[in-house]
Amino acid sequence: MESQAEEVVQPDKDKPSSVLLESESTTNNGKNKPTLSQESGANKKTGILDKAYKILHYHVVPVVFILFFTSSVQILASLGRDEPISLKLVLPRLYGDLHSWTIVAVFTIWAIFWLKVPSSKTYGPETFHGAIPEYQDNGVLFFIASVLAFLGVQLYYTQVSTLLFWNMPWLLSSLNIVAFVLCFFLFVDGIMKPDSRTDINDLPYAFLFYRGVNLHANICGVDIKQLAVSRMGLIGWQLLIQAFFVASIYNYGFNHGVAVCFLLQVVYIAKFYWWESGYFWTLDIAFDHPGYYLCWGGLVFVPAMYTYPSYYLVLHQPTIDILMSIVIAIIGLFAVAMNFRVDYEKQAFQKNRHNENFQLWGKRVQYIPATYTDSAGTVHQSKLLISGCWGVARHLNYTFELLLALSWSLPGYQFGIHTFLYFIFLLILLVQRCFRDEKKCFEKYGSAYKEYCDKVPFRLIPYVF
Ligand SMILES: NC(=O)C1=CN([C@@H]2O[C@H](COP(=O)(O)OP(=O)(O)OC[C@H]3O[C@@H](n4cnc5c(N)ncnc54)[C@H](OP(=O)(O)O)[C@@H]3O)[C@@H](O)[C@H]2O)C=CC1
Ligand SMILES: CC(C)CCC[C@@H](C)[C@H]1CC[C@H]2C3=CC=C4C[C@@H](O)CC[C@]4(C)[C@H]3CC[C@]12C
Repeated sequence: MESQAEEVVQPDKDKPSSVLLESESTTNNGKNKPTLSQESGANKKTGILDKAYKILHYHVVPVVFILFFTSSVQILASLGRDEPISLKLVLPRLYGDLHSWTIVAVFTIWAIFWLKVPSSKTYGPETFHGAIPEYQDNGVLFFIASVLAFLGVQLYYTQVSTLLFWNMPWLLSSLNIVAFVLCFFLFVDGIMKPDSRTDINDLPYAFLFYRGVNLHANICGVDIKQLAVSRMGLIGWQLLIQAFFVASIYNYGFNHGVAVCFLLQVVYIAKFYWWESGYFWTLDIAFDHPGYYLCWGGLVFVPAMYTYPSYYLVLHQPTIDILMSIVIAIIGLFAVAMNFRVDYEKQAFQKNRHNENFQLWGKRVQYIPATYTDSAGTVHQSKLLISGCWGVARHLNYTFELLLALSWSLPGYQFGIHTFLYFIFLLILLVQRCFRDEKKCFEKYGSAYKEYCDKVPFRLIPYVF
């Protein structure tokens, strides 16, 4: 993928240099990174409210989130098969078992193998230290190989799908242990060898553990964010729903509602691998650090929460009628195509940024010229697209992402909230992400982003929000 940084222009002394993002600033040799106490002055939030916000943000939220989400995965595993939620049941499972450790070991080796085999490379945006992160660009091959290999296992060893389903609590425990070991290693390694010591000095350990210390980390040449999220997380999601689909057939035969739920997710995950190189330019990889949020999230939360609609349907047969299933499938396929389209329009526009005749929706593109200043003081010129999907709403890709998740939740509507839990989580995540992304863009582009918000006033749904 091409660099999204636009032309470099001479620093303009009269223009306020706007960009030092909160998340980026941690990699900035500490030159511009505000400490906790400096931040309060910079944010002009003084007094008790400011203190309370910081205590909440840096001390309370990380601890509460770690406790809440870590326990939530075992709760989900029990809930999905109508088991009582009791410590007596959960505690003996917390170390995993022979099956779960074997599965996790094979799965980890498989994912690492695909990150080590010779392949073309793709790159992420340059860091504040001037490094360009490199990623393995064999996502599509990895996806196809994983799906086929697991299909082979399912055909040869027919019990594997039901075994995976019944082993879920132990499997999640083993993944949980691997994820915590990894997070501790990254945390200690980061504290001992930080990108910049001043970046971490004022930050509480709980916050650093939750967020991660250094922006990019690799172990023996394996990029940890690519491994945890884009490889183990996403392929774990795919293989588990593949197992749950087959387990549901063993349980009550083929059901079109379950098939629609499964197929829509497969299309979505395949689409992700088709676009994987674009993922290295997103908030997660370019700005977020490998810590509990991303690593534990990718390794444990994705296999637990993202697969939950399919997990739940293994023991609960939907009775949705075939016409409804077809309508849901059509809406879901439309949503995934549109989600891809929105991301594609931005990517295509960025690639054609020097082409004034570039068209979207049959018209020459319109844009707002924007500039931003990097930490070295260099001013870059950029463009904010206001044509096509990016002129309809500021995060239309999220809207279709949500419509898609709603579609694959609908076949289980008769069971109440269960198959909608992922959709509810995603709704909260994406609404929060709208605000987070916009904060980042305001800091980066200043008045140009304000103009964009004026021209495109809605975030997700025109005239609603
Ligand atoms: N299932 C899940 O859990 C989740 C899925 N997703 C999906 O991942 C994909 C990527 O999402 P995400 O990374 O969050 O965000 P986006 O793909 O929406 O990218 C946001 C960035 O795009 C740039 N940008 C914003 N507006 C414009 C514009 N008008 N013109 C040009 N550039 C603009 C800005 O970055 P810049 O600095 O480059 O200008 C901004 O920070 C989406 O399909 C989303 O639905 C996302 C989150 C969770
Ligand atoms: C507190 C934690 C439990 C929260 C963990 C959150 C992470 C697991 C997820 C946060 C953002 C998610 C993703 C972003 C964008 C994506 C692109 C999409 O096409 C596929 C899914 C995903 C990779 C997705 C994966 C989970 C997160 C990293």
